[in-house]
Amino acid sequence: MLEVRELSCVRDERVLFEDLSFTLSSGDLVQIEGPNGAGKTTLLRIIAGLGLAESGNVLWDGELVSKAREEFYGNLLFLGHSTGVKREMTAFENLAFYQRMHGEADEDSLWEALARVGLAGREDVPAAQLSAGQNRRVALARLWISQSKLWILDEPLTAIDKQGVKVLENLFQHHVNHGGMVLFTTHQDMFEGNSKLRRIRLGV
Ligand SMILES: Nc1ncnc2c1ncn2[C@@H]1O[C@H](COP(=O)(O)OP(=O)(O)OP(=O)(O)O)[C@@H](O)[C@H]1O
Repeated sequence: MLEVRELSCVRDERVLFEDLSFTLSSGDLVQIEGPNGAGKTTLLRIIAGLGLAESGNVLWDGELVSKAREEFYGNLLFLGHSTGVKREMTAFENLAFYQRMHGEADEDSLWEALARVGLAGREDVPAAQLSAGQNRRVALARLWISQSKLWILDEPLTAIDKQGVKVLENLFQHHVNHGGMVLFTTHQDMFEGNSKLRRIRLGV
């Protein structure tokens, strides 16, 4: 379980959020929403340990994340604005590189993941020669091979077309149905009318 406890954050002398508390348990699908500059990215980065809050804590299974780093990072897939896709490497090499760092090598799963994100036939193209949306798809392919329970995804739909959004909705749903948790931001419509989605609004 992820527990955000009384987090407060100030940037540029502006309070982005104060005493913010919420939890994510297995099966939870949570969207952080709010206007540009509300603090969504800042919040996700703090939770992932990439930024500092003025006060408050983030806990994983009851332990401070700062003290349970191995358990937390072993269960976390974080995808931010900057995806870490290497331009000089092909789509396949990028995903293989990610897999080598995070788990057992399994080539078949890489081909399958790239096909799932619509990159079949483009696997051997260097990322530099792929479109913005295809580059984002290379990064998103990680979700198909991920063994992490908690997905924290900042604007995963950037540059993704309507068909891709549907595919991701199904994937998120599948992940939470199998005990995972997804915490994400998006400015696009996603999970419209889906009662499973919980929204937390910043900047109100
Ligand atoms: N490192 C930083 N130093 C100073 N100010 C920062 C820093 N990072 C973010 N900010 C400020 O914090 C505010 C929130 O930024 P953030 O990127 O979290 O917003 P957001 O809700 O994700 O916005 P968007 O919808 O545009 O992506 C902005 O006003 C931004 O200028």
